[in-house]
Amino acid sequence: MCKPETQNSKLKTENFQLTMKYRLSKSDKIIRGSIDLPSSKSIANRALIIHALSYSPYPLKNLSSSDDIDVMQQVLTSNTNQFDIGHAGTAMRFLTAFLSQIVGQWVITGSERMKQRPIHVLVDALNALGAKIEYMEKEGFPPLKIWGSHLKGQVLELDGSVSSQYISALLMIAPVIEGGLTLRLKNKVTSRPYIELTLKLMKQFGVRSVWKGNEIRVDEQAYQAREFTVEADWTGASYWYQLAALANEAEIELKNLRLMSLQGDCEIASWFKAFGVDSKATPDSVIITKSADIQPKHLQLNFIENPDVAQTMAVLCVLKKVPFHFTGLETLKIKETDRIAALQNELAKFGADIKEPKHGELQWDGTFTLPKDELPCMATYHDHRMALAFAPAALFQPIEIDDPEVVTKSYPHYYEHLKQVGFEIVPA
Ligand SMILES: O=C(O)C1=C[C@@H](OP(=O)(O)O)[C@@H](O)[C@H](O)C1
Ligand SMILES: C=C(OP(=O)(O)O)C(=O)O
Repeated sequence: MCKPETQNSKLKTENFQLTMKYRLSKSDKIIRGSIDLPSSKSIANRALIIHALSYSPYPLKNLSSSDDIDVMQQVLTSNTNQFDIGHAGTAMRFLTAFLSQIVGQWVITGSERMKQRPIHVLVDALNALGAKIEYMEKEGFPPLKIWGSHLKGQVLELDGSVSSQYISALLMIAPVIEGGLTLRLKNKVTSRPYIELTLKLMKQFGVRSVWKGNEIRVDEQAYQAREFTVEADWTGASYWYQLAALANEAEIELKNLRLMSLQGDCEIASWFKAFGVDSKATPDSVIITKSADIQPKHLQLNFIENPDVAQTMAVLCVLKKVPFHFTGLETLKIKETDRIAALQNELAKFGADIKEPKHGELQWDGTFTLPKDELPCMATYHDHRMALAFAPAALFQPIEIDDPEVVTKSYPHYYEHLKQVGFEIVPA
């Protein structure tokens, strides 16, 4: 196992039970291929909840077999009342709300990291609606004991700055609780496109909502069951955009991806134009090509709406030597790992000293001031996006990835796809 670098002491104390690593390399910088991307876990997990709330007899199509989608399906088809959702944040939050409106006693827990990811904003809201939820270990965090019951809607004030998943979780159950629900969002709302995604999907299943200013209103109403196909994952696509930007030549077909997507991360198609990557829609895919050898002199990006692609862009910038100032990263510390510290630690292995000038910001001046590792071994901190975002670095030099199978959380076939376009990947 490779040890996480020691720049940030918060991560030093974690216990990494890493079992294996992969060595990745590539003999040229040319990428051509057709990639069968996994389906969006955000869409799949919403569709599964809505499907259950509408007692739908119709199939949900193109559900990929990633851990976070699997666990949601297992819980929704289980005949026990105790659930372990592992590392899946959306499943934890969506199921807490879902179970609160089903009469019965439920226990929901997750991985050690899940027990450090806050949930009190959602629990307070559900308790105010008539559920009874208790913390079984630490106040404010999973595991939870839930006494589900008939919930009664009201006007709820909710902090929107911690996680949009609490808001999406409440919105999805809103039409089936007595009197519907009004949410008044306080503070700066994070990950807004994911809330919009929730409302758009609810609409596709027949539920109307109104979002005006900081208030979202959903009346009591019935979902309309229907057949539904999940589109490919734009966050998963970001690693292919990153690869195209890093390559000398690239032409990659990303199957089942839609340029006009429900997912907020489709925004990256415009970001990558500055790196010479063009996107073209076909009826059932997006084809990306490296059309020019260009890159920005400096990159300024705000990730408040797209937190999951922060790692993609940070690794890309360091490899392309593009100085950057990233803002809107406040929520990264409570994701699968503290992604701010993890990025600082791992990018230091390439010689880049990434600063955190303020809470929620990362900055790099484009110079390499730290000693470089000859064969950098990337620690992944139980975070799929660390492995997914660092693997493309193998286009520049051989690298190792620790605990590489973390990618199964959202993208189980990632290494097979990399091999398909010519990466050499061997156990190290
Ligand atoms: O609702 C969703 O599907 C998600 C919302 C975002 O979380 P936050 O709202 O906590 O930022 C995102 O990071 C996560 O991967 C998926
Ligand atoms: C933050 C993420 O997931 P979740 O919150 O669902 O665990 C992610 O996939 O980057």
